[in-house]
Amino acid sequence: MTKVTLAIENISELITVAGENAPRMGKAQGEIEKIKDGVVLVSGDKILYAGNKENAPKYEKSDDFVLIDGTGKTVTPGLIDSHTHLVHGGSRENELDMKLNGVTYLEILERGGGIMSTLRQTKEMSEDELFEQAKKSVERLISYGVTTIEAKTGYGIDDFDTEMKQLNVADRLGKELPVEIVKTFMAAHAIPEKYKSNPGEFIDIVINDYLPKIEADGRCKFCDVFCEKGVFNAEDSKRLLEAAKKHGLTPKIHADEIEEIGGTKTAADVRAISAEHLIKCSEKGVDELKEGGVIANLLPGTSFNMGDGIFAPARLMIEKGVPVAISTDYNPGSCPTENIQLCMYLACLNMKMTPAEALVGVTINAACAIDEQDKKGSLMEGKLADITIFDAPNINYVLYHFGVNHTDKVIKNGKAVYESK
Ligand SMILES: N=CN[C@@H](CCC(=O)O)C(=O)O
Ligand SMILES: [Zn+2]
Repeated sequence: MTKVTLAIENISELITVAGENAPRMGKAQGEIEKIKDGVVLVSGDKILYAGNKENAPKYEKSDDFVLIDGTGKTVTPGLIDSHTHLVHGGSRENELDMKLNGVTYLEILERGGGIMSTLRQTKEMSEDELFEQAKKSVERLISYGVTTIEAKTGYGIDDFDTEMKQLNVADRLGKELPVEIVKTFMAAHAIPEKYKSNPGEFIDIVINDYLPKIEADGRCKFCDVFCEKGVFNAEDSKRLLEAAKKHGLTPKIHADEIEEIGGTKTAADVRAISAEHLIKCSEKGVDELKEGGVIANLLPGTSFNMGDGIFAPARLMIEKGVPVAISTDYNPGSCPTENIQLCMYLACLNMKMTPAEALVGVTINAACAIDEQDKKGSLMEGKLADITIFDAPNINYVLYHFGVNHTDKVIKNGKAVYESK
């Protein structure tokens, strides 16, 4: 008999998100079973059983067996933050006054602030300093219930050494902290000064010089691009993402964040795994995502922090059968927060998603957005034992009582890695 190393019993609300290892779309995005008096059994780093008490198998305990009482608790798959700009230097609180005075995100960028300011700060910091800064964010993300983080480069752009520095830090974070970091190459995050009048020339450099190096390096799984007015157009974004595929990277795209300039069509054309932001996505854009089988990775914390009250059309996406993932977009500019529970609540409040849809957005759909669905995103036999335990009787309570951290414990690969004080 397989020995159980960890058991969670008497769970008030267990949400396994069990089902196919595929994106949930349409009605299925919100159809999750809520089990009362649930049980989760773990053996080593894998789930042995997650379900109701009646069907739970009798088990033998390992010598180091741990029992957790789930009374009054909600238990879900470990949350997955599938879009962050985790590794960066410094911060940008100096932009708050400008923003409050009506200076827009793109205007700040045009003035040499915004992403350009983080580029300078990231270049100046050593790998160790960047590690110490990002470590705090990872610890915060874990405390909010996150067990896997996608992290993008993109604060080096034409300074390839800084891109690599970000990658090294992301890699080290995954090795030294109890979290998995999935890496995305995003040198095409802003136009370098010397290519201002010809961004396509920079894209050529990324294609011909950087992508072969990134492929040889082997640590990035995805390639992303900021397809936006004043940044990279749809044509250059498409060229880059097509080339990235030839180098073994799966395409992702920041699209329709500020203006709709054809990012969703590009996403569909290149068969991107996900398109990010989509704040200004039109009905045509939603149709393109659907046709292309693209996951909409929505970032409501960013909309909230932009302060203009405009959010991605999540309801239309769900109605039209586009799977929706939710992420923090944690970065020093447009969304400086690691609070994924707040982002889930904003998805409910401002995009009219149900708590169940939001939970699917940070579990199985987020796992699909980073191609980790075979091992993560639901609590099912054989999957990794990545589990979040909330000190709340049900998931609706977690979101309703907003702005505070409800995490009680986080289990990563079968081991408790966070416990609230
Ligand atoms: N919009 C592009 N990139 C980030 C913001 C990066 C920054 O402002 O530093 C985003 O996804 O929101
Ligand atoms: Zn982003």
